[in-house]
Parts: sequence; structure tokens; C-alpha cells
Amino acid sequence: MGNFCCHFEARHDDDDENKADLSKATIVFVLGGPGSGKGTQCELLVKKYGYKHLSAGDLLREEVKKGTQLGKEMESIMKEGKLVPTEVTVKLLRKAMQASSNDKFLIDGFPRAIDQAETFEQDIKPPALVLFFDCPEEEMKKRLLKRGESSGRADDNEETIVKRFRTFLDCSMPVIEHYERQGKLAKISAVPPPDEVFVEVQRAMDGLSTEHGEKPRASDHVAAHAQGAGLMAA
Ligand SMILES: Nc1ncnc2c1ncn2[C@@H]1O[C@H](COP(=O)(O)OP(=O)(O)O)[C@@H](O)[C@H]1O
Ligand SMILES: Nc1ccn([C@@H]2O[C@H](COP(=O)(O)OP(=O)(O)O)[C@@H](O)[C@H]2O)c(=O)n1
Repeated sequence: MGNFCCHFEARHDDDDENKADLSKATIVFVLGGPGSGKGTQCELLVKKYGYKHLSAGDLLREEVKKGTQLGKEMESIMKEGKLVPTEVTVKLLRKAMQASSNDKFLIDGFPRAIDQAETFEQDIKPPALVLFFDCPEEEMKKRLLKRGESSGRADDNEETIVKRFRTFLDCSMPVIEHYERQGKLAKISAVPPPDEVFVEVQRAMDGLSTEHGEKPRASDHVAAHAQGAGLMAA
């Protein structure tokens, strides 16, 4: 079996680094397997909490659409259900964050590997909270095949879905475990209908304090979440 976390050689292009100060930004990572409902919950979060939603997958697909050489390489990686090089995705995210007037960000579908988490934390900053949508593969597969009927996405097909699941298990689960160890993870069942999932999402988000603008206190969140939802070890 090949290495599903593999990357091709990184390109360095730092022309837009440090253009805007992101040191005061509030960052929430939104993680979960393919089709677990990350995008759906982000839409609800934007409406209620006014965050800027940045989907790593959407940013990558926009680049692919441009038809550049890099875009073509990324397209074939995505069709294989593998991960685009960290540097490419972090650069797109940083650029989109700097272009936004918002200072609260939902980073959806990122980080998907430990090196992505490390690079983002070093280049930008660590997350205040990590939402993890927990969903069985069978349910995710059903949702993705249904989405594939109208999404037009080249990766919403049975063959690629299986590969994306493999990448998620091999590369992304260690990221979930990493943030669980740090006490930043809110693990939420993604199986109920979206509005029911969102009840748990709000419980996690409401643990982020708003004193002096938006100053996150992960420990408040973890305590509230553990008490309320029984999802974290005491
Ligand atoms: N809680 C849910 N129950 C049933 N279907 C859902 C739920 N959340 C999302 N979906 C549907 O599943 C598909 C995948 O959801 P999406 O938000 O696009 O997932 P992701 O961003 O994690 O890939 C979409 O067609 C969406 O409408
Ligand atoms: N951090 C990321 C996010 C997405 N991707 C690529 O983009 C694809 C689609 O990601 P996505 O987040 O839009 O979709 P889902 O797989 O979550 O439904 C992934 O399968 C990867 O090929 C990546 O390489 N690195």
C-alpha cells in the first residue's frame, strides 16, 4: 500500500506573508471525516456566531479551477483522495484570512495531518477550539454518494471515497488525538439531523469566553462540554 499521507516537493513563495496581523485572531478548527457534515455545521455557525468560514477543500478547488500547472497537480492528488502539500494549503488559508476583515475563523477540513497542524500553529497561531464531527464510515459514504449526485465534485465517487476514508484514518485521526491530548477537542456525534448536531456545537462554542472582545478560554469550553455532553474524559 502506498503512503496516503504523501506529499510532493514543497514550493516556497512567501510574498504575502505577514501582511495582516493574525495574532489576535480566534481560530476554530472544524474536523471530521469526508461527508461528516463539517460544511453544513459551518453554515449554521456563521449565522449564529459571525465567524468567517474558510474551507480548505473549497480553496483548493478554486485553485484547481484556475487550470495552472500547480492546479493540475493538486487535482490529481485530490482525485486520489490524498493530501495536497501542507505549504500550498497553509498559504491559501493565510491569504484568505489576511484578506478578511473578520478576526474569527472557522478553518474547515484543516489540519488533516500532523505536519499541517504544526505548520499552521507556527506560521499563524494555535486554535482556541477543535470541533470534531464523529460519524461512522457507512453513514459518511451514504451522504457523499448522495451529495455526488449534484455536487459535481470529482472526488464524490465510490472509488475516491474509499481512498479519502483511508487518508482520514492514516493521517487525520492522529490530529484528532493530538488535540484531544491538549484538551482542546469537542467530539460531537454527527449522526443526528443537522439541527440536533448543532445543539452540541453551540454547547462547545459557548464555552469560548467573549471577555475583551473575543478571548478564548479552552479550559472553560472543555469543562462545560465534558459536564454537559459527557464526551470527554473527566
Ligand atoms: N447531520 C446530518 N444528517 C444527514 N445528512 C447530513 C448531515 N449533515 C450534513 N448532511 C449531508 O451530508 C452531505 C455531506 O455534508 P457536508 O456538510 O458537505 O460534509 P463535509 O463538509 O464534512 O464533507 C451533504 O449532502 C449534507 O447535506
Ligand atoms: N487540508 C486539506 C483539505 C483538503 N484537501 C484535499 O481536498 C479534498 C477535499 O477536501 P474537503 O474538505 O473539501 O472535503 P471532504 O473530504 O471533507 O468532504 C481532500 O480529499 C484532499 O484531497 C487537502 O489535501 N488538505
